[in-house]
Amino acid sequence: MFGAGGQMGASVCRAVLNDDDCELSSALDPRLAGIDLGQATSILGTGLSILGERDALEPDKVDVAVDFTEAEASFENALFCARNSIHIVIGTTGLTSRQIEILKEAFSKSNSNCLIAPNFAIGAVLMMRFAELAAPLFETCEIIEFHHNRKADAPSGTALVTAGRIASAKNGGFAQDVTSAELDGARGSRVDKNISIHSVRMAGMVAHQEVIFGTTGQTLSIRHDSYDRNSFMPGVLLAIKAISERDGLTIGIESILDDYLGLR
Ligand SMILES: NC(=O)C1=CN([C@@H]2O[C@H](COP(=O)(O)OP(=O)(O)OC[C@H]3O[C@@H](n4cnc5c(N)ncnc54)[C@H](OP(=O)(O)O)[C@@H]3O)[C@@H](O)[C@H]2O)C=CC1
Ligand SMILES: O=C(O)C1=N[C@H](C(=O)O)C[C@H](O)C1
Repeated sequence: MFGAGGQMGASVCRAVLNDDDCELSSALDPRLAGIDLGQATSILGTGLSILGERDALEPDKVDVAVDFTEAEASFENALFCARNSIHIVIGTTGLTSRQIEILKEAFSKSNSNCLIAPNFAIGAVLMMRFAELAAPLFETCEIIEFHHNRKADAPSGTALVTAGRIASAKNGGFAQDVTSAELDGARGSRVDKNISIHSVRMAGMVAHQEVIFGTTGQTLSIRHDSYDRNSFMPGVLLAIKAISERDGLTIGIESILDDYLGLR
């Protein structure tokens, strides 16, 4: 587990330890190096000490790495995994398209595979799919995402991917709802095809997103709320178990859900 002491990393450690088909072999988090995993995550009795460096890992003892760190670390961790034939499931957001291209190339040549997903919650996956379905039928579109105030990136990875998918599903573009005067930033950030994204960061939030479509006399709001980081765990566990069968680089968990749940 890369980022074992983080909010997501600790939840993933717990989920893996509670899953009969998985074993937690190593936990990494540089700032917590040498500390007992239980001290950092309240998961008692694992007998694992947190490692500070990738090079302390024993590649032969790791089938799948999971990364919830930050973008630059996650990119380097993935390249390490490609070199050492370790499959990797990445939930970290903020990787650039160039970095993703490089990982695609690296994993096309590696014995191991990589999955990158901006959101492992089933409801968020469905929100993105429903938004794609609605896109061609409406004139305007705005995305509002709400997150806890410790989040490093804005907009969220989920909002960026949602906007990209909505834009691909929309011929031409959305109309621009013009105002005659506006305060800088008040209308959010405009991305592709006139879709606006607004990012709220607030204590009390976990991860929430609303996609709003408008047309004459009506709006459609598609909203997803993660109230708890456990919402991501079934998707993460599914990805851990499926990654060895997914050659090269996979983006999102949709194709895995297709196989397991027959979603499309
Ligand atoms: N795909 C999904 O479904 C989800 C994705 N996320 C994404 O996951 C990422 C992490 O989120 P969150 O857990 O809230 O963040 P946190 O800041 O709580 O956790 C990140 C952890 O990674 C550690 N870290 C930094 N660099 C390294 C490294 N090189 N090796 C190992 N550990 C490292 C950090 O240590 P330190 O504090 O010392 O820097 C920290 O403990 C974010 O990008 C977020 O957007 C979050 C939720 C769901
Ligand atoms: O940082 C978070 O918390 C989350 N990050 C991901 C994102 O950027 O989309 C997924 C989810 O929204 C939680």
